[in-house]
Amino acid sequence: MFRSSTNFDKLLDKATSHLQLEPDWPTIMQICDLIRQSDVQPKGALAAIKKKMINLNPHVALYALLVLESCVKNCGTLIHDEIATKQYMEQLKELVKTSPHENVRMKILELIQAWAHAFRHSPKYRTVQDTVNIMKAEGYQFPALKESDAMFRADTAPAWADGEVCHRCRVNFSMVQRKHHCRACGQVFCAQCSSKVSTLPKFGIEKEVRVCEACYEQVNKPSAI
Ligand SMILES: O=P(O)(O)O[C@@H]1[C@H](O)[C@H](OP(=O)(O)O)[C@@H](O)[C@H](O)[C@H]1O
Ligand SMILES: [Zn+2]
Ligand SMILES: [Zn+2]
Repeated sequence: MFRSSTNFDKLLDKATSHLQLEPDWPTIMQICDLIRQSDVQPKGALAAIKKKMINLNPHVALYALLVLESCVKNCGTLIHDEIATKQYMEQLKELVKTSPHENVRMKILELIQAWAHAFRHSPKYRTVQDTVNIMKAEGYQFPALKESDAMFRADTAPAWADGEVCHRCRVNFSMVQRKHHCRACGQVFCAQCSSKVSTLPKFGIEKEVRVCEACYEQVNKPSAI
């Protein structure tokens, strides 16, 4: 886990380097993959990205906002649960108030507005729309909404369920019978019921990860001719 977060930091430094003349999309997508594969925790990733967003160099700050935008578009609820909070919205609002760079301020307003639109049917992410409404009432001028900016990929790995028994064979977990999670369905299993591994291309997971018996069959069944 530690190695991956060092790798994450290296990729983030590269993607937000002030030497970049244009967005380094391959590196940005690698960053998203690390988050989607749970190689790096969303909270830690967002904290590192925020450090770059407050960088006084506008290029670094803007590239950091592109990384943030891509993470929200590609990492699903792992990231949505972290940014659609009062605390995170307050941080963004503070940055709009304090950033000396007009293009950084406008990019943040564009993102908050796009997320509010994308989350418009998700009551649990209501705080984003509330933030837009409050900021508009306080006189902030938001850019015109581009619907295309508010489209997210739906295919991200499911959040992990918890449980005291194996989802497949119902054995009780204990000090010796350890819990394991299938990355494809997110359910909790004993070692015997989740001993297989598989790539999960539909979730952008290219490395082999632990999956349960049922998901292994599902993912690896010969596709109908
Ligand atoms: O071995 P433990 O110390 O109990 O920790 C478990 C492992 O980290 C499992 O990882 P894995 O699914 O990759 O095995 C994870 O799925 C469980 O939720 C954890 O409880
Ligand atoms: Zn089992
Ligand atoms: Zn499964």
